Amino acid sequence: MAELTFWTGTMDAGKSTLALQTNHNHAARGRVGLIFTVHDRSGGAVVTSRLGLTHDAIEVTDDFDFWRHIVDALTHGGRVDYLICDEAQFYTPEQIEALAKITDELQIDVFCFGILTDFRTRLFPGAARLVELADRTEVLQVEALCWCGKRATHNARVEDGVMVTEGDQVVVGDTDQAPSAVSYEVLCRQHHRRRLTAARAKSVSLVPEPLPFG
Ligand SMILES: Nc1ncnc2c1ncn2[C@@H]1O[C@H](COP(=O)(O)OP(=O)(O)O)[C@@H](O)[C@H]1O
Ligand SMILES: Cc1cn([C@H]2C[C@H](O)[C@@H](COP(=O)(O)O)O2)c(=O)[nH]c1=O
Repeated sequence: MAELTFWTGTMDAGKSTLALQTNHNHAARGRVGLIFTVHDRSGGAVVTSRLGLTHDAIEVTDDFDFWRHIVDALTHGGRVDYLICDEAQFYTPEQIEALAKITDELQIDVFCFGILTDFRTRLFPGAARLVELADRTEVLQVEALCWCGKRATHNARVEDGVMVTEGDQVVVGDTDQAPSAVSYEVLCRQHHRRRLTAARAKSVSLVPEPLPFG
């Protein structure tokens, strides 16, 4: 029986790496797969892992029709055994429903990879639909860490050095330290709640203790 699986974790947890490893392992056994993504950090139709692996992909625009694409491929004599779907949080709920239909009706394994919640700690619509429909939702075992050392569970958006909790849900960006207007940082829940990023924690710890009078 084919399965719809959702692999999730914070940003920088290794999802794209796992997506490319999954593709490699299945392709190495002679299975034929298609790779999809949208809004990759590279700006192109490519799945990119921070470990350096990359693979061309089919871009999933909002009006992309998964069912039609796969049925067209099959009716033109193509073979499709599995789909790799990266950045699946950005897919529309209708696209996730089409992936479930492809799993059930065409017996094609669908492996989805994506973050669960946005910078406001709210579920992405695509991720919510995946949790509702997937045969399995798996959290990546590799732990991304908050600056305090605890497991990072939340994604913070940082604009010009300041953590923000308002703005558009979708803003493509990275977790690296390179200076850019918008970046992301993974935090534990407590430090996300307190808006205590690594930079802010450092600056607070550098403030001398107040003297115990007046
Ligand atoms: N220089 C490095 N050496 C070893 N591992 C690294 C290095 N850079 C990144 N990684 C690993 O890659 C992970 C990020 O992988 P990636 O697939 O890009 O994440 P995601 O798709 O979840 O955002 C990091 O959590 C870390 O484990
Ligand atoms: C939290 C959050 C993230 N994004 C964007 C930023 C990145 O481009 C992707 C996540 O990529 P990754 O491979 O998991 O690192 O999502 C966003 O648009 N909005 C958000 O709230």
